[in-house]
Amino acid sequence: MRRKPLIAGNWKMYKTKDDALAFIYAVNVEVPDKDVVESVICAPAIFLKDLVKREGENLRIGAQNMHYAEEGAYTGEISAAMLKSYGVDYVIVGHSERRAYFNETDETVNLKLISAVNVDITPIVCVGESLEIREAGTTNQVVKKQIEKAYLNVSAQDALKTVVAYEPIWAIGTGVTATPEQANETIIAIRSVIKKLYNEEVSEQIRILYGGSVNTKNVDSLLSMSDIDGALVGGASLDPNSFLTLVRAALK
Ligand SMILES: O=C[C@H](O)COP(=O)(O)O
Repeated sequence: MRRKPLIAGNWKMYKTKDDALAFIYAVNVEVPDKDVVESVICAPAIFLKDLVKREGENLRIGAQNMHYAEEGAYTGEISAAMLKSYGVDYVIVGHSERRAYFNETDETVNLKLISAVNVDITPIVCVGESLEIREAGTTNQVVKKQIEKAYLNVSAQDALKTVVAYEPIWAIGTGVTATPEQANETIIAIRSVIKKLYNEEVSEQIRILYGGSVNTKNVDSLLSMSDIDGALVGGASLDPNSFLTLVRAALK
């Protein structure tokens, strides 16, 4: 069964308001039918309201982070319910930059996943290994642990409402992409962990993206692999034409 592809741009901490709006106006009418390919832009929180207001029929807006609590005294934080109340449909959780610089842990990833699904926001759950781990040959064990911890106390029904992104840390922003075979192999390993945690239906239906130096030149070969259902893209999602090339690649 072919899963619906998803291309998500992660703008990280780039663009100003005018750049963000110009991007949306440029891509809105050009993105493919959302029933065929899901096209998502995960923008800095301050842009979300303006972008959701202007998103076209086929483009969806996501956040790059959220707090796991329903509400509370957490100065500077944003809850899943707040995102939902502004029409945000996706949220990235557990990105390696948040794990490295903002104390994101497997435990908070798990709580955020649960909190997002509870308000009907699709979490894009990031996992991936460092270069050291890849070289030590323990990638599958490390990623297995990340998945098991992220999905702790999550029902099969709720797991199906999530998307996984496999992002090897050594490939993020470095221009060094995992080969399609490497990416596919680890994604197949992730699917088998999910099958053990749940069942074959979940492991066959859940979408797993690849992320790490995806660009207009390597996207076709990555998306041609059996188990890669789309991409989480940083740098190459910043330019409207580049983003459109990536989402169109998912149509092939
Ligand atoms: O979330 C996106 C990833 O961090 C990949 O970023 P990149 O495409 O710039 O390597």
